[in-house]
Amino acid sequence: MDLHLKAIAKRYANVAALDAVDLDVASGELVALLGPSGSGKTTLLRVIAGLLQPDSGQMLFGQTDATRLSLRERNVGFVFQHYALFKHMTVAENIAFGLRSRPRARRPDKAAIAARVRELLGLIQLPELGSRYPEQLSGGQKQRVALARALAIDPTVLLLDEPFGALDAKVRVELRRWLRRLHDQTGQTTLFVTHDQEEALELADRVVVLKDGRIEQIGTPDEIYSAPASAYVFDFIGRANVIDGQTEGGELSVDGHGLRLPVDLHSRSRARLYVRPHDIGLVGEGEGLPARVLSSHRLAERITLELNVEGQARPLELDLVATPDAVTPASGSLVHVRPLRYRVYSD
Ligand SMILES: Nc1ncnc2c1ncn2[C@@H]1O[C@H](COP(=O)(O)OP(=O)(O)OP(=O)(O)O)[C@@H](O)[C@H]1O
Repeated sequence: MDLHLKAIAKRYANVAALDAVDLDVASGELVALLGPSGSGKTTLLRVIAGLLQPDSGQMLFGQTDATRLSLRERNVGFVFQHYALFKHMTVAENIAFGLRSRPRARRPDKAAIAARVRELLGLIQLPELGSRYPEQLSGGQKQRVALARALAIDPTVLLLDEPFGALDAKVRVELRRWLRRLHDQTGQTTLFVTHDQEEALELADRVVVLKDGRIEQIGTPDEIYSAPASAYVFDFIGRANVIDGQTEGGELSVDGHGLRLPVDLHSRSRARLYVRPHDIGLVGEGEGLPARVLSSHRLAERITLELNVEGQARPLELDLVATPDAVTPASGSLVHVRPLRYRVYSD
């Protein structure tokens, strides 16, 4: 089912939790809603679910105007961060719950429900655990059961609100990869809320970056990472360096350092470059900015240098690929650096 939101707005007293949000989700897409705390992710998910009424705007599920439909009429599947399994029911009963509680006319018979539960237990790779109770499961297993329960009703759209947020880091990474494979199998239209940019970039077909109830950017993970639409998105997605300088004649220079870089800003006398740590290169004297090595850290696959450039507010981070014979410049030594790829924003 495809989904279309038009100018959806929701206010709480003096806070615009959602401010004219437009969003189109194609059938079968997995979309991540990404943003810091308070950016409106949960509000948006709850509005789509029908748990919360927007103040204005319109929402279409396919061709159907769903704006005023109830939660039940929308037939959405929902999974929250904290396991909401029914403690007194077995895993199988939990998964069957949505089908069993349908009005009689639309309720499948017992054999069909049992078959569906078996199918879903297979899909979540817990075929033997149908008769267990939630307290006999690990956190990750509980969330997989919660997902099976949400899928049991063949939802129009699956809504996941930080479903792995309460799990430890390693289980989280395993489960998000598993969820991606599951999604490829089921083709279920899915919206996934997270404040973790790594999770969003790894998991989603498209990422929606929210800020103060507004969409800052919508794009594929590659677009969001490689072409952030604003300084906010650049900063939020991955590590960011900033280099301040003066502009003249379409070039940026940094006081007294002879660095000249083309920038597409003609009306400003000052500009700020945004640069990823792997997009800064070590160059010869006279080809870039002199920088003092403050520290270096060697991780498995990379070396990160922290550098001080005179006149810049923040130290720069530069990543080098840690090949076996790579030589790490010593702390205190002087190097020369040059941004290889960078972005400049006019806001
Ligand atoms: N019931 C409420 N009453 C008043 N203000 C609210 C209410 N629910 C949310 N808000 C406000 O609306 C804004 C958006 O909140 P929302 O929960 O959607 O953000 P979020 O991005 O999901 O944050 P988090 O990651 O912390 O869950 C915030 O400023 C929040 O304080």
